[in-house]
Amino acid sequence: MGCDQTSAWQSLALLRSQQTQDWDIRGAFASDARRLTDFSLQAPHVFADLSKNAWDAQAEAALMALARERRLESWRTALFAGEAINTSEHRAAMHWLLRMPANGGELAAALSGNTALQQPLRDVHQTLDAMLALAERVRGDALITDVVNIGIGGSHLGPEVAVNALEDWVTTGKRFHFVSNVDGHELGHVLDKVDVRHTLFIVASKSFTTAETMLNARSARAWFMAQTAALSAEEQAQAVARHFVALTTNTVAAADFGIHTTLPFWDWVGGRYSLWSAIGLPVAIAVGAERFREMLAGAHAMDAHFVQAPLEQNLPVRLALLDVWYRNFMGYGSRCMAAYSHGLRRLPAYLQQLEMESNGKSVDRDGRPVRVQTSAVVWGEPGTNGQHAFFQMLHQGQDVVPVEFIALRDGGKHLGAHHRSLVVNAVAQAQALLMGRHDGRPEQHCPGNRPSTFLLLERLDPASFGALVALYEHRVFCSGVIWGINSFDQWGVELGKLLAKDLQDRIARKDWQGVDASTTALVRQLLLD
Ligand SMILES: O=P(O)(O)OC[C@H]1O[C@H](O)[C@H](O)[C@@H](O)[C@@H]1O
Repeated sequence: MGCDQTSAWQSLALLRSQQTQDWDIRGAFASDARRLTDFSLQAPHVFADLSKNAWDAQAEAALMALARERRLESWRTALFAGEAINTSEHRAAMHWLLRMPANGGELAAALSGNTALQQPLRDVHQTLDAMLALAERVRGDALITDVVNIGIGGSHLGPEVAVNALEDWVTTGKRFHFVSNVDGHELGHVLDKVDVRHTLFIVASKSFTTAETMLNARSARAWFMAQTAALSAEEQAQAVARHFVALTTNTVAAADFGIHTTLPFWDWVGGRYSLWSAIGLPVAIAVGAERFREMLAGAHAMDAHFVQAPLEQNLPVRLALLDVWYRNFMGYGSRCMAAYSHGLRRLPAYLQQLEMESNGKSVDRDGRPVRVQTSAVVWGEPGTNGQHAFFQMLHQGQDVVPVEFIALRDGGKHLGAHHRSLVVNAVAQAQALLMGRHDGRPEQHCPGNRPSTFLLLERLDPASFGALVALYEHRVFCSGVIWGINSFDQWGVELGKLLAKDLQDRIARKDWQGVDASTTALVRQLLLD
């Protein structure tokens, strides 16, 4: 049954149709003294103020009924039981196991009966220990000054957002470079800057077949060989072994490539959920083993909250239901991420993959069309930069875009005096979206009543960052369950890869039979004539 055929969906549609034009968040505050209390929540490391959103207790109760009718709790149990809920690829989705302490931590009791998890958990810790030991060796190796991560998508965005977010916690002088694009300028500029004797290349690819990563890795290796041409073949092979590491589920392909140090992970780790696996090596090199474990612990605390808190007090669930309310009943097509934190500057890119690759789908788990809208577009820039760019449209444009603010109470170690200005701006923007402006000339008029969520972290430390990312992972899972889609595959990505390969072959054959006129002309202009 599609989500729109549930009785809760019908109730929500009715509720929405009965909401009068003048239903106003400001009015809801005025008439309900408990609004802030009822619509705010402390989850591990993350406080959420949901009160400035366009909903009320009745709407949220109906959304909770929808969650129950869609059997969200059973799906959550299936997720944490390691069932193969990624049905199109016949795989489990056990990223949460990657951050579970060896003794099960806060979820020990909940999962104690599941013996099938014991071996994977042992494997996780064996690899984690090996990964952290390698990270510590690299940290202690003064000869390595530059770490180059070659990977794309989930093998790039997670480590990059984390290394940036935890920059206050970086305790090594090494430089980190992230090469993802197949555009040779990205790799070329990095190679121009590094010294072959002092560089560690990390080839990060779950599949070890992704075209962009493989081409970048081959070019890096060719550069390495050219730079070390004076060595004997044996010495060169030893040098490659010392300076190249692979992070992959495809250890055979990594060995074929000539890489001897490989940290494995498993097919039950989705690429965009892989930050916690060996893919996190650059993060561990940056912040050290202890801090990396703190990041895992923060994520695990959020896992336990997600598993154990009743739906009404469950932050990933409440945020997901708000997403569904906005997408399907209010008709909002996007959400703006406004993290008032330089450290979180890459969070929108990370969330674009996490949310849009997970839930940008049009068929349900059984291959039937989903008859309602699924993933919203996620976009944004860090505050205060966004204020001087697109916030104009958020305040006065004709489309309503819910905004998600993130702010830190403790701003960290740099220029503390700036922090007050930063957070004052965040709060003022949320206030301005809500209250609007009603004096002045017509062009100064801001309608207000524009929704926002405010997430507050004590500070951007490894544990808080881990909890924040796990919060988003579970939120995406919940909305995927409501919509009935498989959040863990990404078949849409395949078509472009197939066609790029086909065009490469056609260029060699000069065969344009059946190719549309525009595509043919573009290939000719770009590559042939
Ligand atoms: O880690 P890899 O196997 O190289 O995959 C890298 C990325 O490319 C794929 O095409 C998917 O769209 C992503 O989900 C994945 O993270």
